[in-house]
Amino acid sequence: MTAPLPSRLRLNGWGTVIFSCLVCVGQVIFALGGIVNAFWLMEFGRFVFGIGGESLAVAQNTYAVSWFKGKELNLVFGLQLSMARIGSTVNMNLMGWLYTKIETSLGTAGHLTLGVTLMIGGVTCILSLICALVLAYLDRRAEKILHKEQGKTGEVIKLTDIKDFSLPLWLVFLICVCYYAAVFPFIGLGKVFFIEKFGFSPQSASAINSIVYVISAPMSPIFGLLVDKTGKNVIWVLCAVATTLVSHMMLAFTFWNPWIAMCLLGLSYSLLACALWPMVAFVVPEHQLGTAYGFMQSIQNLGLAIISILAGMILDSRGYLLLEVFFIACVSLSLLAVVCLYLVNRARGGNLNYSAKQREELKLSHTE
Ligand SMILES: C[C@H](N)C(=O)N[C@@H](CCCCN)C(=O)O
Repeated sequence: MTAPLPSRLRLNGWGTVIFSCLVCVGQVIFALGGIVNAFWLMEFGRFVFGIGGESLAVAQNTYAVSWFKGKELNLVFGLQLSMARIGSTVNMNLMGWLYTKIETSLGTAGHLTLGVTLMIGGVTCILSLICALVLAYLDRRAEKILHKEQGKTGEVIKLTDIKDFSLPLWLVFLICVCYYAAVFPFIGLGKVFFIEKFGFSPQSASAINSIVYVISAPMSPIFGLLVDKTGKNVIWVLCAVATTLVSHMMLAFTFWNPWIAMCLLGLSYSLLACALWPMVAFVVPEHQLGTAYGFMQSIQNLGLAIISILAGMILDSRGYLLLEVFFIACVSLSLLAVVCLYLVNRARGGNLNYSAKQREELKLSHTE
């Protein structure tokens, strides 16, 4: 007997197209702001881009679960992350070169060159929009083939669903906020850290700072596959957070070659992203997935905004050692949340830490 396809969520493929359009419009406004030298316009462009981009990320997660729950879900999250990180790496390495080329051909540096560079860079947003259009088409076609009509499942999505979120889900949110607080803001300030603490040149500092993303591009799908084959998501998240803690401690308290710590951070970050984000799908009913992913991303961004401000203040007033101690505290909190998650899940007989075999049995029991 073939397993039925998962019931489709009421995420409309055309919604994804709208989010992609917002990303394109946001990027054009951002670039225009550069061309006409209006910083407020650039900020507005980023605002529009952010609305589209973050909603798109929520839709992406929800789509992945909709299509791959009970299949290669961790791998799919790993592949998504890999694509995103290939984009970040290309962006980090290509944009400076492109700017210089445009500067040479226009014969001028400054806002005009920046705006033109950003406009050309925006071509990737068009590619993203094309993918969204193809996805919307495929989604519509699948709906017809499966005879599923979106919005007619009888389940209603409400913002008040948040109050029904379970303790394990809140713990997943806490892990996410505390973990990412010690990764993204650290990378944001990393270049100066490597110049000041380790005496790196600006080029070497940029190279080492980007290694986390470079590593996660090939490693995320591999780790995703590993988590699919073994299950035990909580244990993998525990390993990832513990390794990140070790890596931050090395950076804070030793003068060992920082490439070791940064490679370790790249590996642990890749593992975490593959094992953590799919866990939401194990504790939330399908009709609440969009709300759960939306909420997770909102508080992740809120956390990142607050932590980035705090990190900057600590750096200015107390220097790098205390900044690193602050990041260590964030990862430690995340580690504590993972341990709590392990215990709560175990006490409740939850499915978060099932092995691959147990997940397969669960799937078969649902199919019968
Ligand atoms: C962009 C989003 N806020 C985020 O942090 N995403 C995670 C990975 C999410 C899993 C794949 N959709 C990241 O580490 O970039």
